[in-house]
Amino acid sequence: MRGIALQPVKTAFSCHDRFKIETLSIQVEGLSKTYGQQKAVDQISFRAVPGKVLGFLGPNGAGKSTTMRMLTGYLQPTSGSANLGGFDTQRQSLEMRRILGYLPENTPLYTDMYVREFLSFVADTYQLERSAIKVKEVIARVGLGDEQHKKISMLSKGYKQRVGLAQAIIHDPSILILDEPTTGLDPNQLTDIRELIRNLGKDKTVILSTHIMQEVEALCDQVVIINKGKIVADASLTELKSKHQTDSLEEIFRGLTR
Ligand SMILES: Nc1ncnc2c1ncn2[C@@H]1O[C@H](COP(=O)(O)OP(=O)(O)OP(=O)(O)O)[C@@H](O)[C@H]1O
Repeated sequence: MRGIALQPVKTAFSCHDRFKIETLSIQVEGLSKTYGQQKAVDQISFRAVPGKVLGFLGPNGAGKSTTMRMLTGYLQPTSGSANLGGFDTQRQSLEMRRILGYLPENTPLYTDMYVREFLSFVADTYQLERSAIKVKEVIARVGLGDEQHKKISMLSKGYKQRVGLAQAIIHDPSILILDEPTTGLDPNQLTDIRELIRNLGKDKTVILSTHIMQEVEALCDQVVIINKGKIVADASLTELKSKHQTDSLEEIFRGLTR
């Protein structure tokens, strides 16, 4: 049984594309989270579709991580709903987690485990077939070959981030939610990981949060900007620049979030 009904897609796509969009998109409807008196996330609605990377931006404290935690089923919304790939995040979180990869902010990792051991453990929790091969593949994909026999606690910040990414994609999820995925990476690592995310975004639905506007330019097709819990922009990068008559995303961001 699937969860809440998805709204019809109004664009001219083939039946196959339409099916893919309907089944693999993220749909957020009036989502809110209140902590005490504070509305951390206030009635937000947006949609993310496969084959496009959505940049989820906002100043510190705007509500990005809170939103991502609600989308991934780790936090109960105060009101509203979210549907990931046809699964309601509150009522069908177990089914949803099979198709979802999540990299939380400050990735919590089992730091006493070795890299390969940890990824084998994650593969086992998803009951993956050919898990040893999947572990080997994901290690190569995120560039952890030289670090795979180290304890996670011994890794540099950037390599820990790679382990976080590896655990998010090992089960080949169709939806990826990445909370500041490139934090702590050096310029070389940045290039590699952005390339990886760009490739993942070709057929998956990807939402990523970042404070780096260059990253948005390099990776994102769609941009949602949140400020004090409310959405203040939801458009393609091109539309946003044209509407605000500037090529500077930083300028647009500052104008909308001051
Ligand atoms: N568990 C909590 N209890 C009370 N307030 C919280 C809790 N978690 C978050 N908040 C508050 O909700 C607001 C949104 O926080 P959130 O972490 O979602 O912001 P963010 O956009 O991810 O910020 P940053 O860019 O700094 O990571 C902040 O004011 C924060 O202090």
